[in-house]
Amino acid sequence: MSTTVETTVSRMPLPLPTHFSHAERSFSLKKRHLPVSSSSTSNSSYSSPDRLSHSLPPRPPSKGCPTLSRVFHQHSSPWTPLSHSLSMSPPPSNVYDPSKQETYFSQCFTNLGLLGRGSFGEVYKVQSNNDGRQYAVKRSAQRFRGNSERNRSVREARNHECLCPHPHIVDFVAAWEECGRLYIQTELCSTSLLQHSENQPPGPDEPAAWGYLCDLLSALQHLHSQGFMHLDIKPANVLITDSGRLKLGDFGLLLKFRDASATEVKEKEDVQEGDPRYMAPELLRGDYGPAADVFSLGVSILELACNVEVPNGGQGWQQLRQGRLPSELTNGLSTELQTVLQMMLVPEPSERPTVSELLDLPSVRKHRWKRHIHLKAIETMLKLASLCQFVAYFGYRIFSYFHLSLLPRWTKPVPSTPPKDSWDRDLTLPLNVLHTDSGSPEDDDVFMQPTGPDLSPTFSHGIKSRLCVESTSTPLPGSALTPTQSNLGDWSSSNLPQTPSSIHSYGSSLTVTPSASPLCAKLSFSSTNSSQRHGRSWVTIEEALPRASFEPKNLLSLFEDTTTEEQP
Ligand SMILES: Nc1ncnc2c1ncn2[C@@H]1O[C@H](COP(=O)(O)OP(=O)(O)OP(=O)(O)O)[C@@H](O)[C@H]1O
Repeated sequence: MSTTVETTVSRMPLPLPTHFSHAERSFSLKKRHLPVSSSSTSNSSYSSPDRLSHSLPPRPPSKGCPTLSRVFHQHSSPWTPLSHSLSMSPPPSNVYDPSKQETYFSQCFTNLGLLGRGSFGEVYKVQSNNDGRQYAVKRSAQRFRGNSERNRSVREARNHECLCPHPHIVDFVAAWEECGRLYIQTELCSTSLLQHSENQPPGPDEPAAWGYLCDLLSALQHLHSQGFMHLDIKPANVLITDSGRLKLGDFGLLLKFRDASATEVKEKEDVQEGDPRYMAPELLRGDYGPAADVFSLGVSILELACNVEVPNGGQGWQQLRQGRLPSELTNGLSTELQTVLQMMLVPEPSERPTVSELLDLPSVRKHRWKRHIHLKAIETMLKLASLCQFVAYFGYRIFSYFHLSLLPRWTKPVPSTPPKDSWDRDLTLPLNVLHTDSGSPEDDDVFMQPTGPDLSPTFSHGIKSRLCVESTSTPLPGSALTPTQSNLGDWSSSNLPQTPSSIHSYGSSLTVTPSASPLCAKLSFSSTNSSQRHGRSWVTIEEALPRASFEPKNLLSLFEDTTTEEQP
């Protein structure tokens, strides 16, 4: 009798998530990112209503009245470490001095630019002033408006920290709270899997999907073996490294199995639901378990393999939760992959294979082995490439040192173009300071959004090869330098990669002489850090003007300058 009732109930259509009543009703082609244009990568894509967690409306313009957190200061302490890593080994006092007015972020990092935005906050590429390495720092978008909001944010950091490191999990570094905002420092990746897949050509891509499946099954095996379930598996929460290795991130909904009974979960007021497009059907009944991750991974792989967007409601959503794969899409996939997907999308969680069972399937084992070899080969090549760069750079420095110091004094040295790698080095540094700190305790200026074209990690490549860099101390006559001005709009518009004659940005990043030639445009950069070191609020260009009007008669003096600079 009871079996009959259960069967009837399980066949009833699942309730639809009501808050998505206007959502798409079926599978649709993936929305592609338009080529990155002037304003940041994010803005255009975030305004699309179809992109749920990935796409948020832009933040409303500031109204006249101050936010609650400005009226009620909730945290007297300006900087509170939230991770054990930071409490146990805080940065040395020469890096972070709490008595200074600048924020912890300003003192410890150089902001290299915005990587992306999510519903929780903004993610920045930074360089640590402590160890010189690059990281990603996620900052909550809003100051906390209460304890529950704060607890929710802090949980993500704590959850992440308690996971043991794994090659397919984003490495946690540190977390802290400052001025009512949460900061999470993690390893730097290249982009998210969602963004990566949106940039792929249309059409199914089964080989890539097998690779994704293998990486994410490894990540889930690690999580589940430690007693955790992720509960928000989706391409937007997966990051991809330069070598193409996938790393699972965003542990805001991470839950221990033992905390997962329906009553306990409901009792936790602040437990959020994951993205309904990828949500397992049993979660709507409050049945939380690791099988939910298997289902969400199945939906994600289906989406990635067929290169479509999965529905967030309607018939398509219901059918997927009844174990019916859209044959018009999956027909193009191999039987092997179809079988695995079918198993992962079984509606009943108890009938779904566990991650370990999936990893034991012959088809998965075969692809996992291939994937392992592929990743190792790429990672080895990348390491070799960076080793070669390193050796070439030092080789050049040593060669130029001996070459110049051994030359007889009377020999006129042959003028040489500055080494390309020195351009790279020098220009990467200034681009690192696109957002410099204001020293304000509120820290907002550090994160000011330039209206620049592409602040992605690869942005600097666009201009590196054209400019030579120098920082000097004499203001440029006629260039109307304003130490406080930090608008990057001029240079960040489309003409930056061309002749940088109109680049002017002071107090924060870079200055280029007017009408400087591409060959010897003098670009100088400053940040608060560098300006403090130099004892001034901006750095400008010496000798730029003579070089701007480049004439044969002063060519010799230019070479002499170069030689003098090169002499040890
Ligand atoms: N470690 C990282 N390395 C490189 N890029 C990152 C990193 N972390 C995040 N990003 C970029 O920032 C974007 C937003 O990050 P993330 O998704 O973590 O924010 P979020 O607020 O938690 O988003 P949501 O809650 O909507 O999932 C990502 O899509 C990705 O492009």
